[in-house]
Amino acid sequence: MAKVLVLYYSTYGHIETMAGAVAEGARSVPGTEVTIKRVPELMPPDVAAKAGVKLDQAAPVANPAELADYDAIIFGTPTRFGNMAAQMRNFLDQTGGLWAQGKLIGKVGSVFASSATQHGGQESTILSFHTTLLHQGMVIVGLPYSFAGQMNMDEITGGSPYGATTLAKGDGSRQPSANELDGARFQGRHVAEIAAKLHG
Ligand SMILES: Cc1cc2nc3c(=O)[nH]c(=O)nc-3n(C[C@H](O)[C@H](O)[C@H](O)COP(=O)(O)O)c2cc1C
Repeated sequence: MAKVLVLYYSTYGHIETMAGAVAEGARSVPGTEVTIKRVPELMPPDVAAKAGVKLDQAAPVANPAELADYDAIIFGTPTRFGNMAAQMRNFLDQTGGLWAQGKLIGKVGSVFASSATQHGGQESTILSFHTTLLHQGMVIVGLPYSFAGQMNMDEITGGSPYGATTLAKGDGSRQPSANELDGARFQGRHVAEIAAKLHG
């Protein structure tokens, strides 16, 4: 049985919603055990509350050591100036011990992201995230073009061969679209299928 962790950070809930769809896709592969967790918020609670951070997120908080317990980890992060959020970076920077012991080598790693705008850096966020996964020896999986929705030119939509994405709009008012959630489900299923082949 392959064990898949969906590990995310989300300030306003867009990536939280995408994480749910990724997990749904992974669960659709028979014999897959799927866990959703998030990384700790770093903003002090009073600052977070003033900033409108979505504090009521059901996913439990992960600890870095537990990454060793999974066969595949699908990471989700909002874009921050074209890179991953500091909360996710901080969490990953606590995985030096795992790196030293080679604990993540050969595990499947995959990334999904969210940005305010279409060209605001969601692809660079995913690709720069991959660097860390490669240092950990992970086998990177993206969102293949067999997910036809990423060829959709009839509407504004996220989704790239590097991973599923959503667009939140500058004020955060846009929610993940049906096509973007389909991409997230596809990525979850795809990762779970590969994890089953490698580790099942
Ligand atoms: C400090 C900061 C930097 C950001 N940088 C970018 C950026 O470079 N490009 C972009 O399109 N959106 C940027 N955003 C918007 C976030 O990516 C957006 O709020 C996020 O994708 C929403 O996802 P969430 O609800 O899961 O947090 C930034 C937001 C903050 C707070």
